[in-house]
Formats: sequence, C-alpha cells, structure tokens
Amino acid sequence: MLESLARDRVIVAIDCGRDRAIELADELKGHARWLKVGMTLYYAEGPSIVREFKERGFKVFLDLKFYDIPHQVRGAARSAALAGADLMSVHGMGSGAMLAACREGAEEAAEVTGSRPQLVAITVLTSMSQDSLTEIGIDSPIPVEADRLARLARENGIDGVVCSPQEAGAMRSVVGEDGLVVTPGVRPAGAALGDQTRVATPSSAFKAGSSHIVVGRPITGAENPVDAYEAIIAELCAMDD
Ligand SMILES: O=C(O)c1cc(=O)[nH]c(=O)n1[C@@H]1O[C@H](COP(=O)(O)O)[C@@H](O)[C@H]1O
Repeated sequence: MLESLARDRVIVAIDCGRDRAIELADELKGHARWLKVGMTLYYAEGPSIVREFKERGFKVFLDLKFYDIPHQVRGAARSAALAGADLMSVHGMGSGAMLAACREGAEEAAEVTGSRPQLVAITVLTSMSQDSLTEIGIDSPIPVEADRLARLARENGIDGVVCSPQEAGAMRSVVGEDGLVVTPGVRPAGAALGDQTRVATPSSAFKAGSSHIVVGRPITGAENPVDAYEAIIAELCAMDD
C-alpha cells in the first residue's frame, strides 16, 4: 500500500480525558490523519473536542453509536454533525426507521455546515463472541447477523459498516466497491487483545477488505505512540497490493 493511502486509512481511537487527548493529538500531528472521538472523551468534553482536533488538521470520526427512537436519533445526528465530524456511527440494530432518521439528521446539519459527515452502522461489536450474541437472544451466526444489519443500513441511506476484520470480506460485497468498511479489533502481532474478541493484524484487515482500521490502545497505550503508529504504517507499506 502507498504510504499516503495508509495514513488516510488508519484511525487512532483517543479514549481518554482531555489533557491526555490533546497531548496525543499534538504528538501524532504530522503522522496520523484521522482521530476517533468516542464516548469517553465526548461525554467529558462535548463538541469542543471535535473542533479542537479539526483545528489541528485531523479528520474526526465521532463515534457515539446512536441507538434510540428515530426522533431522538435524528436530533442527535444533527447536533453531533454540527460539530464538524467527518464520520459518525449509529447502531445497525436500531431498525431501518432509526437508520433513516440518522441520515436525515446528518443531512439537516449539512444544510448549515455545507457538508454531510459519512455514516457507518455498527453491525456486531468486535468485543462480542457468538456466546455474547446468544446471551442477548440472537441465535444466528455472527457473519449472518452482520450481513443482515449491513443490508438494512445500506437500504436506509447509511454509507457503510463497522465490523470486525473477520467479516470485512463479506461486508465489502454488501457495501460495494466504494462503501466504507471500518474495522476496529485490530492488533499488531503480539499486542494485547484487551476486551476485543474478533481481531486481526493491520495488514490482514486490509487484505480482507477493510477501507479503514481503528486502532486505540496499541497506539495510545504504547511507550511511544508515534513509533507504534509508524510501525503500523510500515506494516501496511510492506503489503503486496
Ligand atoms: O465503533 C467503533 O469504533 C467500535 C466498534 C466495535 O465494534 N468495536 C470497537 O472496538 N470500536 C471502537 O474501536 C476502538 C478500539 O479500541 P482498541 O481496542 O483500544 O484498539 C474503541 O474506541 C471502540 O469504541
């Protein structure tokens, strides 16, 4: 993979408080191009943290995983998109009506900001195993469930999916050549899995069909986050195309 393309496709999850988040953003500036703001950081700081990352030149994945009644999700998507995120997440399991409402909210915000963030639907969380799916009453195999939710998302105006690298190949055929297949659950060889269950290495994730990978702790928890980030870029650059 070309180096510039690799930098466009690796999203660093910044799951910590403000001070450390700003420190990491300043360290990663000039290396990483995408940062992810999830619930840990957003619930502490609100939209200002998205603007601060944007001001530093990063693209921002605002990962709030909307899941509520359609009316609320429409408002949430509108409010969140006004902060200027480039990409936002919504739970696929919330119904077609909820997914369509998310798209509408994002479009309403675009009338104000001039551009609509892209939207991705969570299929089956990468921390979940077949047993955890059964625990919540879903008996179908993970790939079948992910496929069903991906189709529902696409039918309701969502631009792509979040899934594990293990489903990325199958998801690619659902979302098409240009659809987003965003895969967390990525671990460089030998890295601690933490609470992730369905994982793969950065290069395997792209070989499988990911458009973007999300990596948090293996970078942010490393002694030198820039070195850890650059090691992933080097792994991707060494891939055969
Ligand atoms: O939507 C996400 O980004 C997401 C979906 C999913 O299925 N699994 C998942 O881990 N994530 C996010 O991806 C990041 C993974 O972080 P690490 O496990 O530290 O690499 C976290 O910020 C999660 O919130």
